[in-house]
Amino acid sequence: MLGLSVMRRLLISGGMRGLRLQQLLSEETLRHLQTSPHNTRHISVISTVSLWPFSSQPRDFSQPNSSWSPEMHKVYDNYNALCDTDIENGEEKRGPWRKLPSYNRSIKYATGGIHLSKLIQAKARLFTRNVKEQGATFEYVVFVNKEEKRCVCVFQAGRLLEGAPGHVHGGAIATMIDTVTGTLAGFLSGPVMTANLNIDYRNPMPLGSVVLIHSALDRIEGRKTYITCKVTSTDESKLYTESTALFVSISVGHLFGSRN
Ligand SMILES: CCCCCCCC/C=C\CCCCCCCC(=O)SCCNC(=O)CCNC(=O)[C@H](O)C(C)(C)COP(=O)(O)OP(=O)(O)OC[C@H]1O[C@@H](n2cnc3c(N)ncnc32)[C@H](O)[C@@H]1OP(=O)(O)O
Repeated sequence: MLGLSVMRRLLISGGMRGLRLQQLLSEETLRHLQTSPHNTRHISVISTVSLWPFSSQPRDFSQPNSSWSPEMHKVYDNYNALCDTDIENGEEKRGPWRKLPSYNRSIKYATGGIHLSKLIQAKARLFTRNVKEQGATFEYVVFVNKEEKRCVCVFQAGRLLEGAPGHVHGGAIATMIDTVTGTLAGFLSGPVMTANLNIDYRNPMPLGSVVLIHSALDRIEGRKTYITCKVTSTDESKLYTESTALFVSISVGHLFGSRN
């Protein structure tokens, strides 16, 4: 959602950084960045500053780490295998599943963010990736299926997410639902913001649980993208939450105070 003008510049200039971005963004988002008239007025501003003052190889938090339980590893491996490339009749064939990378700064999806520094503190971090201790809070990986317009997130809830004794805080669950539904909406519709999020909590989720967050497109009506979401146990026998979310497409200007 952030730094779209900066992203556009990277896309125009191409190269390794652009490739990293293209791995993350859907064709819809890329098309928006490349064509939106809202983005053009920012280009001249950033063209005069040096880009990428931070690491050019930001850490991808969607990689397995030692805090992951055997169950987390197993489910991750299952979905990761669906992302493999098959060879059929000597031709490489990619399946519909992709693993999305995840960083701890929104601006790491784009560039150094000098242009955004008045809006976003240099110390800003993505909410779900702001605790350094592995496994303490949100451990998750999102896999997206473009053809079926849906995604699945494997989520392991850490001990610092406690709400009711021994169980995951409802706000932490809402955060993950917002993140996963928002990721899918952004993937399908380009830059969006959450307008409405409605959650029914059906069963308490024990701390340390590994769960699946299944998210799917319901419909798109003009600027509105409606997403449904269910959180289940990994064998899908237990239902933790059911939810719906509405995302509204925005222009970059929306984040800078102007309306569409
Ligand atoms: C390029 C991609 C880059 C990717 C990389 C970036 C890094 C990402 C990293 C990691 C991914 C993690 C992903 C996280 C995701 C989290 C997302 C959030 O949490 S966003 C924060 C919380 N949300 C807000 O703060 C919004 C605050 N609200 C607003 O700004 C506005 O109200 C907004 C944009 C929602 C709508 O405002 P208007 O002025 O643009 O549009 P109007 O005309 O009001 O509404 C448009 C249509 O939507 C309906 N609408 C609006 N709000 C509604 C509501 N609450 N309920 C029902 N309908 C609503 C309206 O009735 C209207 O419908 P009709 O076109 O007339 O049919």
